[in-house]
Amino acid sequence: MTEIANGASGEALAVPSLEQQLLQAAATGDAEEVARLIELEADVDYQDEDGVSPLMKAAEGGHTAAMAALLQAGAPWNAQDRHGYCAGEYAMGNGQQEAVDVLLDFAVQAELVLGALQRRMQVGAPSSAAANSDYLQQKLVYRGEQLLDADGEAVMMGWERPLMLRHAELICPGARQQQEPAGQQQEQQGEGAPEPSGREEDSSTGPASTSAAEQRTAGLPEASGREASALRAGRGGGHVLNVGFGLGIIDTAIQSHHPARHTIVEAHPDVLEHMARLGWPERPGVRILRGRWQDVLPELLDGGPYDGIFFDTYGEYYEEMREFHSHLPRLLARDGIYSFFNGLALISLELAAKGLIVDYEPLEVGSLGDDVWQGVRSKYWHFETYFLPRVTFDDPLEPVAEASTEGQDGPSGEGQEAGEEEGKGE
Ligand SMILES: C[S@@+](CC[C@H](N)C(=O)[O-])C[C@H]1O[C@@H](n2cnc3c(N)ncnc32)[C@H](O)[C@@H]1O
Repeated sequence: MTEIANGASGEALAVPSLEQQLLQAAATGDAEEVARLIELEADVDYQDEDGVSPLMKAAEGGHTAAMAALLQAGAPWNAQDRHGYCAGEYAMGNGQQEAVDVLLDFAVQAELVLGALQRRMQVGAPSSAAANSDYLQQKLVYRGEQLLDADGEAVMMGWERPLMLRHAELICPGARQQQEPAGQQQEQQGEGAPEPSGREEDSSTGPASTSAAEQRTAGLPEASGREASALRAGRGGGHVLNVGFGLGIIDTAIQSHHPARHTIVEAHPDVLEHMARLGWPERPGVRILRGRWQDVLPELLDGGPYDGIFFDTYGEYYEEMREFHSHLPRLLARDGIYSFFNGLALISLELAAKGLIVDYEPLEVGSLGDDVWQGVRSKYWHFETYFLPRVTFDDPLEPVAEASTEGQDGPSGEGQEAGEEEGKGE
């Protein structure tokens, strides 16, 4: 506020700053006033003492014209208030779906430019499909707890093990049953990476020998009937899907939770060879779909729905991930859980538009020392905390048919829109 003298009384009067006026105009949805204030050079980055921005206020009220004016003027779509909420959450919290869509479109376009730039700079490929095919033709090297591509970029690294163990716990019905009530889980969040649960085995030594319980679960056509319910009562069960084998850390962890069926999609010939050497194809209940997930999609859909799904590929970009998400409503069981390697922030908004909600669980990675990155060309992780996503249907009782139409837009629908790179080593 600026203070000016009141001529009559001599008292000081508070005059709102341009930014405070902008906040007010955005809150009431006065798009003309918003445009006028922007013209007068009001700062569109402004956030009040609580971190609330004009864009958040406009989004909360569903004032899409005011939002458009602010976004065009450069208002950051992903700024957060003091509680960590961004404009998308203001819109969602107030049931303003149109405002969510405006933000989502804007965010995707912004990320698209970024993604395209990075792709050209780092991969030199005209499209991300080409980037993936470039990767798939490279010779890979397994070196201890590292899987490297021909340029020495890390496809997967052992430091991610605690993250993968937790991802597996989250998506496997066998592990979910054993977990504590939600309240207690909340308390544990952020206390560091959880200890491996159940039997652990290393991908370098291959799958462990098959237990009686596992033999009983293996090859079940469906998780149904008396046997399946017995499995669900405490000995694993369910059908779990993992896309991208890499070091096999998550697949090994999934096996430790005794799923009735376990489908793995893997595209790289060297990784498939590695899996064969370790005996994965003979593993009871395990089905390996060889090829890019895009190419084996019909089999993937035929084998579904899945009780748990994990997605973690390499050499792909956000546009591929979005395409995968467009199939999620048909792939994921209504009470299933989906998770993915999380290198992105805007995914919550994208999934919300499909009726899926994302909770993030903080996992402390700590500071990764230089020794972790020795022999790896690019450091692809820079943070001490990993936010592990847990995706479920917002309304599990909603009929499947309605959601399944979402999965049909595929490459010609939203999957065509590009965005930020997917993460590892890219
Ligand atoms: C980062 S690694 C996965 C690591 C795994 N989560 C683990 O725990 O070890 C990515 C894997 O995805 C595979 N991949 C890349 N593109 C793929 C695609 N389009 N379809 C299926 N697999 C793909 C890569 O060959 C690689 O094995």
